[in-house]
Amino acid sequence: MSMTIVVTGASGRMGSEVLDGARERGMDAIAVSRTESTNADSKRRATSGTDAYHPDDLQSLLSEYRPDALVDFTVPEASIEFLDACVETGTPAVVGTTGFEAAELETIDRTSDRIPVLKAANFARGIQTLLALVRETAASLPQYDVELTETHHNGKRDAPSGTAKSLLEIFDEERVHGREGIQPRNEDEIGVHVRRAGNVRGEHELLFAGNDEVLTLTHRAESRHVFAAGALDAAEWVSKQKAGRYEFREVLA
Ligand SMILES: NC(=O)C1=CN([C@@H]2O[C@H](COP(=O)(O)OP(=O)(O)OC[C@H]3O[C@@H](n4cnc5c(N)ncnc54)[C@H](OP(=O)(O)O)[C@@H]3O)[C@@H](O)[C@H]2O)C=CC1
Ligand SMILES: O=C(O)C1=N[C@H](C(=O)O)C[C@H](O)C1
Repeated sequence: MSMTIVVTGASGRMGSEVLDGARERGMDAIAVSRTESTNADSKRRATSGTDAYHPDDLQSLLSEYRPDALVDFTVPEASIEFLDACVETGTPAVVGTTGFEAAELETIDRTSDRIPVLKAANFARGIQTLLALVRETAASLPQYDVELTETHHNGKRDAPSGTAKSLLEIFDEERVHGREGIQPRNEDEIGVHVRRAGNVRGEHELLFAGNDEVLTLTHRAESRHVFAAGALDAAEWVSKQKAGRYEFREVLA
């Protein structure tokens, strides 16, 4: 039997991509949006003739349709509200939203005591490999200076990106966000550089320099399809799990 998913933030760059991807997989995808979808085509096709539902109706929608999972790409405050509705209805959740504060992350952890929650800052498969390569490189070149640069489209709200934060967790060094004026580099710092321009889908680069050599590790997403495909893989996987907090790498294992 085909899966049913609910997609919040359905009018967004990611939400509309997830709706399209779900339909391509033959899933029944129900759109949730505060605004009329900007992507009329995907809304019409993905919701089998019905319009997008308003987030205020989410809990009753989840109770009525009993979807296999909810997929959320919105903003932190909305994600937290949507997770409440998932808890109330026992709906597994995939959270792609980034930019959560520490207290919100704790709330998500508590939520996962009640329902399966898979949260990932980046659903591109290559990012899992980048994380592994960065861990390995940091361990084998401990004396090298490290600088991280991320580039995204001009509509992105949070900075640094959620992916950059995941990469930074690998390092103990103090983070220095950009530099200005007289600011010589300390041995124990990692420079973090954020660029916002055009419609860049998402690029993350780690530069390691020392010993008269430079090593760079770069991941570049070339379309949002890659994120949507990973999120849908995650939805299929999480719908079969018991309550708990899960990582995207578990889906790929
Ligand atoms: N994990 C991953 O692989 C990826 C994560 N992201 C993350 O996903 C999130 C969304 O990105 P993107 O799609 O580009 O953003 P958009 O701004 O294009 O879309 C976000 C959507 O969220 C909804 N929304 C915004 N504010 C609220 C609110 N206060 N209450 C309820 N709904 C709200 C809106 O949809 P509507 O009007 O329909 O309600 C909006 O269209 C970001 O945090 C981004 O970093 C992005 C790409 C990949
Ligand atoms: O907002 C985006 O677009 C993206 N956000 C994610 C992040 O913050 O890491 C993932 C991806 O880079 C695209």
